[in-house]
Formats: sequence, C-alpha cells, structure tokens
Amino acid sequence: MPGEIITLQAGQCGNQVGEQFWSQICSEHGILPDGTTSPETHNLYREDQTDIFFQRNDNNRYTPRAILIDMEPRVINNIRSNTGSLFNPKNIYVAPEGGGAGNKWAEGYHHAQRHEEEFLDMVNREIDACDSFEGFQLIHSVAGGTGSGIGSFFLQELSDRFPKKLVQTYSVFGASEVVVQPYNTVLTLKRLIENSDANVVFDNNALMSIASTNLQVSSPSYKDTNKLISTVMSAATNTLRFPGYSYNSLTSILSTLIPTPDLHFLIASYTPFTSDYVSNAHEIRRSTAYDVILEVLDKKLRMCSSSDTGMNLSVLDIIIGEIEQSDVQKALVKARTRINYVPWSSSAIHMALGKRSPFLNKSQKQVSGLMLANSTSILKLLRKTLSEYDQLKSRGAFLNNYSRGEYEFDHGDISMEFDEARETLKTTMNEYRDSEELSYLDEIDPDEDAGQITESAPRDVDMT
Ligand SMILES: Nc1nc2c(ncn2[C@@H]2O[C@H](COP(=O)(O)OP(=O)(O)OP(=O)(O)O)[C@@H](O)[C@H]2O)c(=O)[nH]1
Repeated sequence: MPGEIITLQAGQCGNQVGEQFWSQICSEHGILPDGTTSPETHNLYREDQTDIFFQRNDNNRYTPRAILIDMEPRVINNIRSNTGSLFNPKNIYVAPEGGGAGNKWAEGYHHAQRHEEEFLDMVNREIDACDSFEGFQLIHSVAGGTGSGIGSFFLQELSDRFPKKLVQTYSVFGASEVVVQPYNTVLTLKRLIENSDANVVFDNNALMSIASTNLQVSSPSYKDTNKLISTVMSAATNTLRFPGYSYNSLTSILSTLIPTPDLHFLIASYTPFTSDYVSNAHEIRRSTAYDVILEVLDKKLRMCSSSDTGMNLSVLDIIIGEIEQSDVQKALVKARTRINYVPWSSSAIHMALGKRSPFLNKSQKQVSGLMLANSTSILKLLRKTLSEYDQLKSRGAFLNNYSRGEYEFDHGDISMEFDEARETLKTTMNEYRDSEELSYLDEIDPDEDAGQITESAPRDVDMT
C-alpha cells in the first residue's frame, strides 16, 4: 500500500481550504460528511485506497489523518458544526486566548514554540496510527499570522524530527489584503525553502481571476477559491488514492517534479472544472485527453501569478478519466512544442493516468487534467514579494509588531531573522534564474544530491 499522509491545516485559510478538501475526498470515496458510510458501500468491491488519508474503525467510520490548528475559534467551530464528528477531537487545537495572531508571523511562531509539546503529541499520535507513514502536507496561507507563523514552526520541527519523511505544502499567497503580508510571507518563505520538499503555490489574485473569468462568478468568495484549490489537491493525490501502475506514492510524484532539491515551487493549472465540485462550472461538451493536455497549457489557468516567459524544469500532467492512448500521444507531440524547457532538462511531459471516482456522478464522462510545473516563471511572484518587503522594511514600518521582548528566535533577534529570511529568498531567486542556463548543472554541489527526492524511475507514458 502507498504510505499514509498526515495533513496539517493552520489558520483561517488553511482550515477553510482543508474543510473543502476533506469534503471533496470524502465524496470521492463514498464517505458521508460526518465520516460514516451508507450500508450500500460496505460490501462493494473497491479499488480505492482510503487508508492514505483516513483511519477506518470497525464500524466503517472514517477519520481524516488531519490536525487542525487555529488561534481563534470561529473557523474551527464552523467546521465542527458542518462536519459533526468527522475529525478526531484530540487533533483539534484552538488557542485558549482565542484572539488570533493579529496577522503577526511572530505571534503565531511564538505561540507554537510555547505549545510545542502539545503540537508534537498530536503529530506523534497520528504517526503511531500509520503502518508506512510517507509524509506530511501542510495547508496554510503565508500572509496572515497563524498559518504563516505556526506553519513555519511546524516546517522546522518536522524537517528536524522526521528528516526522511516528505513535507509538501499547499501555500496560499495573499492579494495584499494584509498590510504586513510581505513580512509574514518572506519569513515563511525561508521555511518553505529550507524545511520542505515541495510547495504548490496559489495566489488569491490568480484564483479570483480564474473564478471570475473562467467560471463567471461575478464576485468570487473564498469558498469559490477554495474549491479551485481543493480540486487541485484532489487531482494531485488521485493516483495515490486510486492507485495504478505508476505515481502511486508521493515520493514518485515529487521525484519527477523536483530535479534539484533547492528548487521546489510548483505551479498548478487545471481544466475543465466540472459541476462535481464547482457549481458554477459550465456543463461542458465532452472533453477528451487531447483537449485537456493542450488546454491546460493556457496561462490564464495558472493558479499563481507567474511570468509568461519562464522556463520549465519539469512538467507532470495528471489526467483523470477514460482516455484513448492515441489521443494522449497526439496531444503530447503538440504540447511539447509549446512548452519552454531549461536547456538541461529532459523536455518530457511526464504523464500520470488517474481514475475518476466511482462514487461521483456517473453521467459525467469528462476527462480532466492537472498540470504541475516546476518553472522559473514563479520568479514573478517571488520578485513582487521581495520588492514589497523591501519597501516596507526600508521605512521600518510595523517592525514593533515583531519585536516584543518575549519573542525568541533562532538567531537571537527579529532583525537577524528578517535578514536571513531575505537572504534565503534572494539566493533561491538567483538559483531559479541561473537554472535557465546550461551551465547550471556544473554549479550544483554534488553533496547536495543527498537532499534529492529519489525513487526508481516511474513508468511514464512519455519518456522523451
Ligand atoms: N484562498 C483563500 N484565502 C484566504 C482564506 N482565508 C483567508 N485567506 C487569505 O489569507 C490571508 C490571511 O491569512 P489567514 O489564514 O486569514 O490568517 P491566519 O493564518 O488565520 O492568521 P491570523 O488571522 O493572523 O490569526 C489573506 O491574504 C486572506 O485573503 C480562504 O479561505 N481562502
């Protein structure tokens, strides 16, 4: 069996996206919103793997392998009232003070330091309940205080304590709603870069634009954006939950996408959205693998603001539904000519074939597809973040929010934290830029291979 994955969701955004993700994968596995199952499903012959994301007890009740953390009660209370007893109550933490982190990374980070033991107890208990634990996924926003600060603390602790386990994040960048967002984002980016293996990056500007342009929602809400994110998460984990011959472990997916350990930001594009989850999705004509492989290249479908001129280090398509092999081959020939690769990459579009859940609307026959790209076009978002950070920092604005006496930091004080975080981000940006040159391979330190995600080569449809 593929290894289990433990989900950590922190802060308002992390928990709201998480709620949508669990609702979506429950319905894909025939699990009711409260974790129970209807009697018809008990004796079904099933090919899906529920154990990766759920624990199941003798009464066929499913409990997500999830830890929910927030510093204010509102979102978690909503989740409790919407999902009844779905989540393990021992895995839900709401800060006793209840006031949130006030958009301060330092407040979230410091809170996690003080509650380290409680948090690690939850993690260790979940790991004990796994047979072959593979890794963690963190869902959070990098812009507020809780998802960024507590998220950062978790990333450091997990990579220190479980260095052999994978840590993947689904990280949401803000649309400048929070004035100190650049500080929170840069401090969190340092941990994403140094303490995790892969980050699927979303930004609210891009998500809102997809919701309004592609789905024609006149004023998109978080609920709309979260459906887009959870559709990506569901597709990204489809081949683990409905396993076939290849890409049935997180390791195999990430080893394809992350050719060098320092460059692990991933951009997601998805098409077409169907009414399974996104109620505004048009009832589209039947789509084929051919349509999907070409349409998913459309820059307007990227869920993170990114430049049009970047080069790809790697590309993985996860195509879900019934496909014709000949469609795939024809589309790949065309798609390859439309993708710009770094000169040292294999220029392959790796292809994972997923399965549509048997529990979803059977009359929907569409093929859908997710493209995950490790691309230098992420530099647009990173440059914008750095420039906003530099502007705020040069004015010394709001720094007192981060320098209260009781905060403790790895490097002694917050100003060193800021300098180190900026330096880490700048180094990664330079490395992405350098990766566009053939000479990049000569510069890679062979010792760094130790941090590379490896697995025996997965079987690809397209190997050229
Ligand atoms: N896509 C999306 N973005 C969200 C959601 N909730 C909040 N955000 C964005 O996340 C950023 C703020 O992060 P939050 O998650 O609200 O904050 P937090 O981590 O709970 O931290 P505090 O509020 O400081 O305790 C802002 O950019 C919001 O626009 C959500 O449900 N979906």
